Amino acid sequence: MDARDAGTDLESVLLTEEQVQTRLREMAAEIDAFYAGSEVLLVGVLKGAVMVMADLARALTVPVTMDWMAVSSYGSGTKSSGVVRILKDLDTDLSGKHVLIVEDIIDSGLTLSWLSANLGSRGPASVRIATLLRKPTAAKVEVEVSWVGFDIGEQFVVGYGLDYDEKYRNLRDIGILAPHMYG
Ligand SMILES: O=P(O)(O)OC[C@H]1O[C@H](OP(=O)(O)OP(=O)(O)O)[C@H](O)[C@@H]1O
Ligand SMILES: Nc1nc2[nH]cnc2c(=O)[nH]1
Repeated sequence: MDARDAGTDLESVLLTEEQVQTRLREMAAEIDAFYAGSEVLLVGVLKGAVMVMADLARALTVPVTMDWMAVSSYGSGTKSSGVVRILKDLDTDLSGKHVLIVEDIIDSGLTLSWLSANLGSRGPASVRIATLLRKPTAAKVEVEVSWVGFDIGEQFVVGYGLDYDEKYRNLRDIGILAPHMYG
């Protein structure tokens, strides 16, 4: 686990570091083939996607540039409306660029649905999405995801960028948080 003391906070390991890395290499090969001959702008969604971005970007061989966005829903009450606030916008002009949004997880799908429409309105050549994890709830929102690492269950997962109360992002594995940690 290499999570210092975090092993006791987890109910179980869902995906090991090795499983994640193997899958990311497979995804990178597919993404390389898809964008062959083009340059791609990777857009990471802070903060959860930091680890996926770092490993996926280094597994790719097509030329890439990287930029970051930070977004926030207006709160749980309005999250279902899909209203998203930009906390940090891109530094890059998207005109004519092939944009690949890189995410750690899609749950309701509302963040990505909003984000892909927002970036799509900025004149890019294309906007696609790659996510490491996808929950079943994502099926309820119409958002086209080109590359998915793993379809997982409803459980709340942490590690590899994913947090609970800002903790556990640095775990190498992805684990299911023990129920007593929710207190
Ligand atoms: O599909 P949705 O229901 O919209 O949820 C997915 C979003 O939630 C998580 O981010 P979070 O808001 O927890 O911020 P973080 O990345 O900073 O942890 C995740 O990284 C996605 O951006
Ligand atoms: N850390 C974390 N964030 C989420 N956002 C939506 N689902 C999840 C999850 O399972 N874990």
